[in-house]
Amino acid sequence: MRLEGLSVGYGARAVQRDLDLEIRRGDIFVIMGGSGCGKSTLMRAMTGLLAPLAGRILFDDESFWEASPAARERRIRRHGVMYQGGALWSSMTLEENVALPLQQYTDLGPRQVCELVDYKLALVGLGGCGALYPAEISGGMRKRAGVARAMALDPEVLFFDEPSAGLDPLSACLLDELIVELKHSLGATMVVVTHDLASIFAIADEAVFLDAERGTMLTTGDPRWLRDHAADARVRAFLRRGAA
Ligand SMILES: Nc1ncnc2c1ncn2[C@@H]1O[C@H](COP(=O)(O)OP(=O)(O)OP(=O)(O)O)[C@@H](O)[C@H]1O
Repeated sequence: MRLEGLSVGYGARAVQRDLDLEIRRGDIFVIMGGSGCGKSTLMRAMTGLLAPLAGRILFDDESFWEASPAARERRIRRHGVMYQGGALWSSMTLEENVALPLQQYTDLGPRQVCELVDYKLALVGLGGCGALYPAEISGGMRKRAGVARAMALDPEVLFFDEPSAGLDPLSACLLDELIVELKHSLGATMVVVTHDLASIFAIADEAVFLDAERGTMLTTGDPRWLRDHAADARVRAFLRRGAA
């Protein structure tokens, strides 16, 4: 996946501009930066919710936003997105939530859907919880169920918007472990928006730092390396919680 000269924003206001980077297949790539720097805005452009102001997003050398709406829709089906709160339908059980994309976008029969739903829920550690409603489970479990739904269609790319937001440190850590496990078991590419340092160091193969002040990326690299060696002091300060 590549971003080329990408600017994203709202109306005439670019929140981030001149983004150039490459995300390797099978990597966990983290979009990091302080509050309001534009992480979620960039993710909206990558997931098809917000057209860029300029530049291109390429998946397998195919320009996502220059493709026809039908081609873009086909591409979106090959992606999975886990939104901040899990974004589950509250009136449906966990198994109904995970089954929905399968019923909508595949020709699978009820029995196959059921088997796949059980498998996806087991993968995220929610085996046997399918009959529960989102309100009956913890925040961490809701996020896991959101991951199971995002994985329903066996996506090539999984996007996570602030996966650890609102979780206690232990649940956040378990979710990080799940993300890394899934990377190994599914081989999917993961793009994760977060400003949670513990998560960044636990999961990222590579990361980009978006700066709110300059409105562009300052650097990309392995965050553990950037913490000690980034040329820009703002990146080091962010990764060291303010210590220069
Ligand atoms: N729908 C919108 N319309 C106009 N401006 C918006 C909209 N959504 C976000 N913004 C603005 O765009 C900027 C970037 O917001 P964004 O949510 O992408 O940042 P973020 O890095 O994800 O922040 P956080 O870490 O706090 O979630 C902010 O100044 C925000 O006010």
